[in-house]
Amino acid sequence: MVKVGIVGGTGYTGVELLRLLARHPGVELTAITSRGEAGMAVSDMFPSLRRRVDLKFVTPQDAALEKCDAVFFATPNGIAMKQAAELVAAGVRVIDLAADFRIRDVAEWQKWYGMEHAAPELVAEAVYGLPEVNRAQIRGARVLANPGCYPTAVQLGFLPLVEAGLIDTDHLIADAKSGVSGAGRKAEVHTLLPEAADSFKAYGVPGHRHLPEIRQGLALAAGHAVGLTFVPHLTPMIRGIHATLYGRLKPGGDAADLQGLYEKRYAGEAFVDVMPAGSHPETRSVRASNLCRIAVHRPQGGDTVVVLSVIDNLVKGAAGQAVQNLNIMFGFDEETGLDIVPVSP
Ligand SMILES: NC(=O)C1=CN([C@@H]2O[C@H](COP(=O)(O)OP(=O)(O)OC[C@H]3O[C@@H](n4cnc5c(N)ncnc54)[C@H](OP(=O)(O)O)[C@@H]3O)[C@@H](O)[C@H]2O)C=CC1
Ligand SMILES: CC(=O)N[C@@H](CCC(=O)OP(=O)(O)O)C(=O)O
Repeated sequence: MVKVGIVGGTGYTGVELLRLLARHPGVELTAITSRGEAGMAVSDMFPSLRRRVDLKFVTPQDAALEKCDAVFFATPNGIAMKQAAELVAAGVRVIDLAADFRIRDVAEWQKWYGMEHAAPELVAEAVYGLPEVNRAQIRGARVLANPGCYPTAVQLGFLPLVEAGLIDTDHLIADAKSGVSGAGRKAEVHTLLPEAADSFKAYGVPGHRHLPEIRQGLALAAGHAVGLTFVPHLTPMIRGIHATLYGRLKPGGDAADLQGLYEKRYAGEAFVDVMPAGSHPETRSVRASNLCRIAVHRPQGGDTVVVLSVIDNLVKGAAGQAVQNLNIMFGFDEETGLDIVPVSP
């Protein structure tokens, strides 16, 4: 059994990790932390986990994390980077759901995240955990940077076109909408029910911290820098990301079989479902599952390609992808613990 600890167990991604790991046959949950709720039974805070998780929250100091085989950080940005080196030295493999190890260029990370990086040497060795791109490197990772929610939906949607060199990569557009759980469980005015319900807004238009992460991934796929306009929106739903992606075919690209390209690129991927031509995937169709469903369109047969990509932000966009990465790192079948039928309605 792989001994697993979770730092930050009271947040939305923390409880989602618990939900998934509670039914994972190869994992023993040994510690789950909260500074604010130490001593409380997990099932008292989350009754959904009664008779599934029989642990109490402990402080990070009392968690004996160095005795784990793997530790997930489901904490705000800037926490894992301070503790990862010590854990790695103790032989523990670190999976960070936050952004501390996602951006290779430390100066760029510091600019977007507004703090000094505490472990730049670990950024260099960390592996970006998008399995559909980096599966081989993930196997040996000691520090795993789990991708952001928007970056997962946007990269999976654009990758086949960018890798094939079919679209103009100077002017990519990603118009993405997220459910409110994407903002986490902490109390904030903009996520109160009367503020977020029955309304719809864009945010972060001048620049969102997921922009450099998406650009980095697509540039690696293209083999050169890419230009991207990324506009996130807050929608009055709880879970889900819907990304509408726009690209312009290069001259001569209109002969390409885009449906075939997507089907071939993701053939054999358990968690990417290329929908039949003409589909309009809904966030509901992936709710609570680790799936990304994608549809590719060429409206009126013109030279603009529109890709629709949907995920559950808490699962393929966070905890589910983290468990998928754990499975790869520890040699489990990739679907272990993740073979979940989406919840509908
Ligand atoms: N929500 C989402 O859809 C996604 C979130 N993420 C990322 O995952 C991470 C967690 O997100 P989410 O679950 O939404 O966040 P929440 O705000 O809901 O939860 C944060 C958790 O971290 C703990 N925590 C906070 N500060 C510290 C600290 N200094 N040391 C140890 N523990 C701490 C909190 O518990 P306590 O204060 O009691 O210790 C709490 O359990 C974030 O980095 C987020 O950006 C990534 C992809 C998607
Ligand atoms: C709706 C909402 O607020 N979403 C968050 C992004 C989700 C997240 O937690 O970001 P990481 O993937 O980088 O960890 C935001 O825009 O800040």
